[in-house]
Amino acid sequence: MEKHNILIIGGYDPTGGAGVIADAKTAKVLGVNPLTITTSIIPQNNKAVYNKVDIPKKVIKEQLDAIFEDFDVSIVKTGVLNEDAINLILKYKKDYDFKIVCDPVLKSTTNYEFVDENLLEKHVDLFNECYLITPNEEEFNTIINFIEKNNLWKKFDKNPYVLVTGTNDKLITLKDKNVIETIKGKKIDKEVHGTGCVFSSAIASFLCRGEELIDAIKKAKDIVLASVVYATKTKYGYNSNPTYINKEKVIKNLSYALYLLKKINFSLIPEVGSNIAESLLLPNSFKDVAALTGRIIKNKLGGFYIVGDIEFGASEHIAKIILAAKNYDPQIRACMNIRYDEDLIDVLSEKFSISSFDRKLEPPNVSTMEWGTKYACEKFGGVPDIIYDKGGDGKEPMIRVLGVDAIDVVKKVAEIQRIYDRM
Ligand SMILES: Nc1ncnc2c1ncn2[C@@H]1O[C@H](COP(=O)(O)OP(=O)(O)O)[C@@H](O)[C@H]1O
Ligand SMILES: Cc1ncc(COP(=O)(O)O)c(N)n1
Repeated sequence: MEKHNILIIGGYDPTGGAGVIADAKTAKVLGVNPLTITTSIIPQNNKAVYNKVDIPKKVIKEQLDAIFEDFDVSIVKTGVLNEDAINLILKYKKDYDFKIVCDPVLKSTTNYEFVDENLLEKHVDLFNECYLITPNEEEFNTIINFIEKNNLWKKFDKNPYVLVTGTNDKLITLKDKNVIETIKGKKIDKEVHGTGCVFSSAIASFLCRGEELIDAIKKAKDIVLASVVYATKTKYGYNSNPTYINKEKVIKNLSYALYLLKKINFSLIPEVGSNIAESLLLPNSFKDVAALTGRIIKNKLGGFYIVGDIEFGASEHIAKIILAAKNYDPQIRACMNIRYDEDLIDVLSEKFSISSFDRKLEPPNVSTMEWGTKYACEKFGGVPDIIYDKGGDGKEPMIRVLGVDAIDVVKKVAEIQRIYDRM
């Protein structure tokens, strides 16, 4: 398949949390080839933006000439711009057929103003040539007020799409502003640097891959949510970390986890059999969780069979554990149940974080797994590596191993098996 090229034109953030580096990381994660042109060097971190040094017009032009001489470009995504960059983009727009996705970065999260009134008026010329503009709520209001106050609607002979971003994002068209679609989001309690860049470059990347606009926005929403969940902590904040967890990735992880399981002499199989499950990010129901349709069961030779296929919706039991755990740590997306052994639990506490619940304390009319997982996580103050219970009437005691994905879980199970074998 011919590689899709996206041309990213924006500012350089040395931390890579925003700007052309964040955009390129996003495009790369989405399988699109990121071509990048830097318009300004912006020394900054999660504490502040310290400067903005514009690249000379001649050098911006040389970067554009070099790119268009050698590459076909279907989408241009813009971030922090200056007047020279806008003039050059408008000039190239006349000669080349590319769509523009413009993220109008008026100021940074740390309140550094990137755009004054002169440059904002120049942005209005660019907006008319855009396919999609992605201001956050505050930027949108600033732009509309500026156009109204300076009577600039006469500059628009086109009616670009605008995605007004926030926890929920609203897709409208600039001139008639009727809401075409509202895309709902899940707010994570974190202030992450560069989410606007990641979101707009993810939309641009999905468009570059041929997705329709609304599908591109919905898929990009999952990317930016993941970039927040997996954001890297720094002294003064969090850097966005574009991450793509889709059904294909979950199935691949589970397949490789089962491949690894076969490499160990896994014998800690409960009477009811084991299952292993991994979910999409922030699963809403067991349908967002993949597992074996059958079980991992003991065979007569001390080994085990893996019965069934990997399917989404295949497990309710293990799924309920993951669905409960996500509320304590959204990065925990996988779990596997193995056989309980009292002596083993004592030894495991040297290497693993452990919590438990007692079925005798279970309130009436609750899902045991949901209640038990919540109880154990509350007691632990997060999600431990292991949650066990000693069983109850007709219920086998059980150890449940949790991790960030199925591969992480099987690596923990392998270590538990090694410890058990040495007992
Ligand atoms: N803490 C967060 N939790 C979930 N989504 C977030 C979070 N921060 C930003 N986003 C999403 O990232 C996108 C861009 O964020 P927004 O704050 O609107 O833009 P900007 O970062 O440019 O101010 C929006 O779709 C928003 O929902
Ligand atoms: C080079 C560059 N581009 C974009 C932003 C906006 O990112 P944020 O809104 O997180 O400050 C930035 N700070 N730096």
